[in-house]
Amino acid sequence: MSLIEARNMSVAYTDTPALAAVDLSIEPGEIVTVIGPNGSGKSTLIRALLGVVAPSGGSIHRKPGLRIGYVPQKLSLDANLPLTVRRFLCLPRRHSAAEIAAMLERVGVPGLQERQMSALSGGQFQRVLLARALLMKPEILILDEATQGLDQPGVAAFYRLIEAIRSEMGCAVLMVSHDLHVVMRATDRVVCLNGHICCEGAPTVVSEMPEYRALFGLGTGGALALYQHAHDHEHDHLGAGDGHDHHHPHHGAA
Ligand SMILES: Nc1ncnc2c1ncn2[C@@H]1O[C@H](COP(=O)(O)OP(=O)(O)OP(=O)(O)O)[C@@H](O)[C@H]1O
Repeated sequence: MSLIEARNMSVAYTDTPALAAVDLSIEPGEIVTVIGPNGSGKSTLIRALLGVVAPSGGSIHRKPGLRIGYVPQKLSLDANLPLTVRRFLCLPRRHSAAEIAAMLERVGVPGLQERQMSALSGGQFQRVLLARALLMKPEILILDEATQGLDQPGVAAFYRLIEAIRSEMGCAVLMVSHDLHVVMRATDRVVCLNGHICCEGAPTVVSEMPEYRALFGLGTGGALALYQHAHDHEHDHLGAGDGHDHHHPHHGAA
């Protein structure tokens, strides 16, 4: 049985749908990565799957009682709010000191229990958010661009950790990412989004698909063109050399 299944789902905040005709199911234990340009509906898809926004069309089913661990893109905490890591990890549910210690160790930040949340580095903060999600013993872990603000080695290490955790805990993982070149290796299935699902499949298969190349593969060999690409729904002009002569500034990765 699928953990979550969307059928012909659309989501609209205004007259123009942010997402249309989405068919997607997440199976136990698989790692699914959602990629797409800015504004392509990635966060909207996550919100719909989490049940935070209702679909305006189609349907969405979650396995009854599904335990979801959610790692947000960011979380703003007032720097003056006294809140230790230990207390943060006990929201909304209490966990034993031993459980907390073990989980902090597992996500690579041992011994931070009594540290103030406001004193953590970006990388430590992300790992504490991950620890909090994992303490829910999720059947599915959902991450929305969870590596924003981390440097390149930090991003790679974070995905290696996610992969290891999936193997240990057997949870499914659904993540939104811009870090394509890193994610490609750590994912079972890629879903390419641009208001609708343009293409999906195993990373090696998807990376050869014309729809994928039209969105991500030009000029820089993929991954780096994400932020620069126009939101173009016509995928049939590949190779014609038109429409893709806009700038592709390098995006930090080698
Ligand atoms: N609360 C909202 N009200 C109205 N429109 C919204 C709202 N949230 C998102 N949108 C619109 O829906 C579309 C999809 O947005 P969404 O945030 O899902 O895209 P995204 O792929 O996650 O973008 P990014 O990569 O920039 O995070 C965009 O056109 C956006 O402007």
